[in-house]
Amino acid sequence: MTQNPQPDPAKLAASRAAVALVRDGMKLGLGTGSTASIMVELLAGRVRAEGLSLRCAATSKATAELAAGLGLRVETLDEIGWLDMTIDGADEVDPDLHLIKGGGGAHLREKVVAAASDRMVVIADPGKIVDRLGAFPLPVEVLQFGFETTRTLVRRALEGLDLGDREVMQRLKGSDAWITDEGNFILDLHLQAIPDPVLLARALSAIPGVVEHGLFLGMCDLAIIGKPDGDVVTLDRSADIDADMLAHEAEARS
Ligand SMILES: O=C(CO)[C@H](O)[C@H](O)COP(=O)(O)O
Repeated sequence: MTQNPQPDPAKLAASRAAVALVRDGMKLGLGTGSTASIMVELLAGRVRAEGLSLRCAATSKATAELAAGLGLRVETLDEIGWLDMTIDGADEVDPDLHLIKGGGGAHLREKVVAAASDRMVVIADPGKIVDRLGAFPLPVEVLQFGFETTRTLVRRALEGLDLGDREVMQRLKGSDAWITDEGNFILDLHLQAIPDPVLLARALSAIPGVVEHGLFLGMCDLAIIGKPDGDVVTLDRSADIDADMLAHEAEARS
């Protein structure tokens, strides 16, 4: 089962470098999206060629299906427990390795899996690198119950952060509501720029109908950016960790 007959060379380069980090016996989180799919295919190739013994938890039904179809051992996160490493894509990566994720609508499971991992490795093409998060619409997974109420509360939260004139769109699939793997809806926040991601993350997390937002702050340890010529650039958070920001994010998530 091959989904990427002619993969994007930058995504392929990043995926190849990330798969090279995998060691026999590892427990791995598998991300979602086009880059993560390339990575899963390369990983399955390594397992076949080298007979690696891996246990994998997928971040979406689509990835679970792809990985299992390629012969990887896919189990639930609870069956595996703690993971050594998660490899996932991203929609935006800033210089502090803060991310926007959820373009594929899987950020809820992606965040749970990343949080259960010793290390989160992001694989991306150069188009994902930004100076400041927010040009990509921020996905927010919300309960179907009270959806319009939650949308109003999200708008009010944005007003409180002087972002009140921004669009808060329900994500659609054709003319139907987009339904996540967990059965929820998605709001896409067209913010243009996010002046303070920590404040926004905290405000969104405090809204009862919000299940999870796509800001991944202080979670990514290593970003591997593939280049079209097949080379990669790596950005390593451990070299320059912003302790204040991490404390804020931990507080926001508690
Ligand atoms: O967060 C995600 C899915 O929820 C993806 O990792 C993100 O959208 C990047 O996808 P792609 O590799 O296709 O550009």
